[in-house]
Amino acid sequence: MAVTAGVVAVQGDVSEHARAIERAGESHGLDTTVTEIRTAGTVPDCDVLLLPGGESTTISRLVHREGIADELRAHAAAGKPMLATCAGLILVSADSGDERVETLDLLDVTVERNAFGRQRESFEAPLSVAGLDETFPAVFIRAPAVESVGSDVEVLAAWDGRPVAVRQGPLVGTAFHPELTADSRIHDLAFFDDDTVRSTV
Ligand SMILES: NC(=O)CC[C@H](N)C(=O)O
Repeated sequence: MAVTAGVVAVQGDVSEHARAIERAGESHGLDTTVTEIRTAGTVPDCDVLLLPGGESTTISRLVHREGIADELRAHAAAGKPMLATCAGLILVSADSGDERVETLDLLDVTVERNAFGRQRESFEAPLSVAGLDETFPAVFIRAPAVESVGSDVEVLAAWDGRPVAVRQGPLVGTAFHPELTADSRIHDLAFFDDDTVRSTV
């Protein structure tokens, strides 16, 4: 089966995510093509979507300016899988506590940007994640924390008592960067199931 995965690439380096998606797809015997999204028109062709980390104020400004924001909303409304990491999680949240980030309100959580404190702005932690047998090596880089979750949101992992991986229907959000190790289990968990694209409808 052929799968088209889109990685929103308006800012930052997205190649690690592309490799992780390809690895996860291969483990299911799927022929996955990754396409980088910088302008409107590509998202409707994508079976799964990834919103990467970066600078959420910049990504927010660009996805709205380029007309990608509405396409992301339509993808989510169609029940297609989406993984939003770090700044991506901030973007899909209901509220980031920062008026410079126009959130998409796809995930019923509020977040706090840069929540883990200056002395620990970047760190790696062995994270227990619901659905994974062994801990995941989670890399946090000036990471947000989830402050509150709505009743439809499942907390998949927490660190320091705060949710750092959540799921709501087709959407998985992580405060950490799952693409920075060779471990593609988070991409796998978000996108694939039973050797096909995860279905939530
Ligand atoms: N690694 C990241 O994506 C950091 C997110 C960044 N601190 C922000 O608030 O946008």
